[in-house]
Amino acid sequence: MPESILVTGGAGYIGSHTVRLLASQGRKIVVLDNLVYGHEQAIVDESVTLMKGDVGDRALVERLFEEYRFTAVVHFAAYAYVGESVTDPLKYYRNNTAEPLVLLETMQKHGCKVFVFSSTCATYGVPDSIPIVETNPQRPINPYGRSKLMLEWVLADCGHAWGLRSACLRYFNASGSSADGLIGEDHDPETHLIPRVLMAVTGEIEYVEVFGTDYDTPDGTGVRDYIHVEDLAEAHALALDHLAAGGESLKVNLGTGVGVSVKEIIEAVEEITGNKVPVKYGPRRAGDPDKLIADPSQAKSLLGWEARRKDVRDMVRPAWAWANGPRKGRYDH
Ligand SMILES: NC(=O)c1ccc[n+]([C@@H]2O[C@H](COP(=O)([O-])OP(=O)(O)OC[C@H]3O[C@@H](n4cnc5c(N)ncnc54)[C@H](O)[C@@H]3O)[C@@H](O)[C@H]2O)c1
Ligand SMILES: O=c1ccn([C@@H]2O[C@H](COP(=O)(O)OP(=O)(O)O[C@H]3O[C@H](CO)[C@@H](O)[C@H](O)[C@H]3O)[C@@H](O)[C@H]2O)c(=O)[nH]1
Repeated sequence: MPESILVTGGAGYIGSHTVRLLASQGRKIVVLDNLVYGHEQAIVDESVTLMKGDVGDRALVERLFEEYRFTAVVHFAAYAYVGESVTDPLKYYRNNTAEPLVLLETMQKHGCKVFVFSSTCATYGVPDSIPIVETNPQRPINPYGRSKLMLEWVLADCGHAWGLRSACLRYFNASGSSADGLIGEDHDPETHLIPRVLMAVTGEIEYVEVFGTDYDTPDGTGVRDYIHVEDLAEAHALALDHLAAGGESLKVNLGTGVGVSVKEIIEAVEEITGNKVPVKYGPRRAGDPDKLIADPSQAKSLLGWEARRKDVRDMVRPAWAWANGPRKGRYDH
């Protein structure tokens, strides 16, 4: 019998790329997504069942467990706008921390003990040292990061209490899109750097604002570790296999180990698109650390996972193809 996996938030950006990979491996996938930010069209495999609904809807989650007898849950569903989490923290604690408790209670009731969780490098806050290893102190500096860290703690406690085995995958900056251009990144509003730089090229926005030029980095702009969304997807498949085989809970960084500045992203976009990017230099964005770079070696030793693409141009190229593809970077067009 194929594995039966519940993927929450599977109609979103990272979730939809992961769903495609998992379905292509012959796993039965049921997506639970309320479509607040997700897109029905991002589910392209006919074998995948999409259920529109909320992770906190106990009756619906119970019904799904009754019907599909899930062997594992992959949990992407969350809100992820750092700025909004500062002005409306309860929205984040409710959706990212409280609602998943309903899911975990249902898993406990049904004896489902495998959970793969979308955590984030935002749980580290401003790191003491670079590259960031998993034992770096976790001191998030905004409610979004805290809402995610709390769920990491919940998972550890459920592990001790009833044998839940979890993989906390701490993503760095997800980027890129599927190689065939069929699915991609479509957030509304879009706040992420690479799509915004591309929007400045296509004229969808007048210019891209560079948030801060006085950081303690080689060129003064913020440095991040951009990881291809299809590389992230592979890590989920490996984490599921590890846990299904009886492997222990783990917490791993998912990044390339390469730091790229905002200016370098703009240069890569200019090289790939052949267009000058209209840029405006502005002040720092509140709550942005100067640099976040992963040490991804633990993911390699525990899961055998390593980023296939490490050159940021390999992330910008598919994002540009998606922005120019039949959907022009938007599912609803
Ligand atoms: N994008 C990144 O760079 C990044 C980095 C680190 C961590 N993450 C985490 O990865 C996950 C996926 O991120 P993404 O960029 O794909 O975001 P996304 O917004 O594209 O996807 C999240 C999906 O979850 C759904 N959702 C939200 N709350 C829900 C709920 N209560 N019930 C059902 N569905 C719900 C949304 O409709 C959306 O489809 C999130 O948990 C995010 O915090 C993202
Ligand atoms: O218009 C923009 C947008 C971003 N930036 C800068 O670009 C870098 C990357 O920013 P962004 O793409 O917004 O990603 P992050 O703020 O690093 O956050 C993302 O990556 C985190 C992990 O690093 C996740 O937890 C978050 O959910 C996700 O939004 C940062 O230095 C920003 O200051 C700009 O200069 N101008």
